[in-house]
Amino acid sequence: MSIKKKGFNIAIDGLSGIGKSSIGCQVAKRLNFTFIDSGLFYRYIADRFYLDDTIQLNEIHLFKNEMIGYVVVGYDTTTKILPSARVKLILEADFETRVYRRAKQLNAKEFEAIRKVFSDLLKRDVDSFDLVLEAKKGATIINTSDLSIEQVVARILSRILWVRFSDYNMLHFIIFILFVFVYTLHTLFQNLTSIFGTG
Ligand SMILES: Nc1ncnc2c1ncn2[C@@H]1O[C@H](COP(=O)(O)OP(=O)(O)OP(=O)(O)O)[C@@H](O)[C@H]1O
Ligand SMILES: Nc1ccn([C@@H]2O[C@H](COP(=O)(O)O)[C@@H](O)[C@H]2O)c(=O)n1
Repeated sequence: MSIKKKGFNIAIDGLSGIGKSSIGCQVAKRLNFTFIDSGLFYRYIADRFYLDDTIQLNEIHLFKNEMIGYVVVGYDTTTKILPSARVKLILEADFETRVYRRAKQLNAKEFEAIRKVFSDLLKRDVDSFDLVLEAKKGATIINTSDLSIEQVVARILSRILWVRFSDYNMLHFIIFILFVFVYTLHTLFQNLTSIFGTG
């Protein structure tokens, strides 16, 4: 069963340093999907232009163009960039866990370096807190505080399988109901014909 052929996209959102890129990338690899880190576009654009509404809208338009088989990570992915994603996920973890992971990622060991990681994350949380809060309303939340990257990936893959399984069974259910409906009509028609038969 190919998930890709059936038009299936995955959107992953969450606060800074939560693991969107590392986890999204692994999930895409496992499914043989295309991985897009929307943050990369923003960083690239922000380096060159003033990030105004026009640029954001163009980018969003680009993402909405009939995408199939994508894992897109970043802010607003579940709400604005890929609102039609079949699987929408929000990753979350304790603030201390994120500071620890980011410090490890940046190899920050000195007090000053860790303080900077702390204050950067705090600032970015303040900037994006409302967006992520809004996104949480329509997505599946996975708390990763006590999970390794592999465990989070496994959890996401099983969620995807479950959604795929439900879609598949829903289709069969609808076909079954249609079949029962047609069969009942057919039987009713036969009974009526035998009662009020032409002979
Ligand atoms: N469940 C986890 N367990 C341990 N480490 C993790 C876990 N998830 C992510 N990490 C580590 O946390 C660090 C930050 O992850 P990552 O860069 O993927 O976050 P992000 O959400 O994409 O960040 P940003 O929003 O700033 O782009 C990385 O070093 C990653 O390996
Ligand atoms: N979908 C997105 C992604 C990013 N941004 C903004 O770009 C900054 C860098 O993003 P990272 O995910 O690489 O940290 C981020 O702070 C956002 O301001 C965005 O608006 N929408």
